[in-house]
Amino acid sequence: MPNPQDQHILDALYATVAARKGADPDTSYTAKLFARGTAKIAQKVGEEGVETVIAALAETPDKVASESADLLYHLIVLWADQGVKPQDVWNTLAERQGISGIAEKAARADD
Ligand SMILES: N=c1c2ncn([C@@H]3O[C@H](COP(=O)(O)OP(=O)(O)OP(=O)(O)O)[C@@H](O)[C@H]3O)c2ncn1[C@@H]1O[C@H](COP(=O)(O)O)[C@@H](O)[C@H]1O
Repeated sequence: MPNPQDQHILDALYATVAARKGADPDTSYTAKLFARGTAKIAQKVGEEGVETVIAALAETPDKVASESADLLYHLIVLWADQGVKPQDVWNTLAERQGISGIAEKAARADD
């Protein structure tokens, strides 16, 4: 079990999730999702995204936090399903650091 102080919690969660590939779907929710396939995993990401939006519009900040945790967990299952490593995402975010979203959009030729 990684020490949360040595590793970002999302990296630790990814390691746990990836290790569930091929595990028993009767004892692991993650293994059950992998067994149900990409379409089901992607659907869950969409559902949890919508639930996060609903929490923001009609519920409490605590509920937004809890729905966000569900969303991040299901997104990480989707990364593992797709062979995307957390570091790939961190690298993309790091490359964008310091670049305004408005300036980036203005620089896009086809938008
Ligand atoms: N972070 C999570 C996590 N967040 C949410 N969930 C589960 O996600 C499910 C979402 O519930 P829903 O009602 O939306 O889903 P559902 O009814 O089962 O699915 P459908 O009806 O949509 O098919 C619940 O069963 C939650 O327990 C999670 N399940 C697991 N984890 C992490 O993954 C680790 C491994 O879990 P297992 O694979 O179950 O061992 C755990 O130790 C946790 O760290």
